[in-house]
Amino acid sequence: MLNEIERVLLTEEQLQEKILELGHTISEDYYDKNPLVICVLKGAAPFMSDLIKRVSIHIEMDFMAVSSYGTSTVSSGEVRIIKDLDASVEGRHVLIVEDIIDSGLTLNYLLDLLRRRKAESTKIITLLDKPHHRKVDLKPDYCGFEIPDEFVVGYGLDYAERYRNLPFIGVLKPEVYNR
Ligand SMILES: O=P(O)(O)OC[C@H]1O[C@H](OP(=O)(O)OP(=O)(O)O)[C@H](O)[C@@H]1O
Ligand SMILES: Nc1nc2[nH]cnc2c(=O)[nH]1
Repeated sequence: MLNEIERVLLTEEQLQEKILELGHTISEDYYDKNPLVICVLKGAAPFMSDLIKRVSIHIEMDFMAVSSYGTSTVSSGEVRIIKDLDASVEGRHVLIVEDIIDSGLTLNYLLDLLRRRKAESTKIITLLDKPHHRKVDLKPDYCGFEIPDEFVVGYGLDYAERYRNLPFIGVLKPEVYNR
């Protein structure tokens, strides 16, 4: 698997250092709010797992799985719920955890849904932001790294369901896409 990586964009150390910092910020900003922290499956699972261990206040966790139609490297923005939340968000301070924002269409859909379900507040934390292809006016409240407009894998992010288990963020060799 490692020989299919062209370049490492963010090392494991860089990711963990940033996550520690983000965990402190979330602990301060939400210290009296008992936030409901929602992981958007599958990509955000490693980030969620590492982030919550760096948060030192009470939180609750929930999971949602959505799928956006499109090709394997370009999303269409049509979002379908695969797994809904277990609990109500009404009156809750919700923090949505994402691995990456690209077009913004997935999060735009989720924010709208959670607001219609009467969440008290809705904020977004994303590990990566690719602002170049934004199709809606959406900015994360907390962001790990802004990255250039290239397709990345690792640390939850897949290509054709592979590479999610890499501990770093990298770029694949071009020949991988031609297989
Ligand atoms: O801003 P957007 O253009 O909407 O793209 C971002 C979304 O795409 C990825 O999920 P994907 O649909 O690939 O599902 P996965 O997390 O299960 O891999 C990522 O986890 C975000 O949810
Ligand atoms: N794996 C992966 N999924 C994405 N979804 C939107 N952008 C990306 C990306 O760069 N990599």
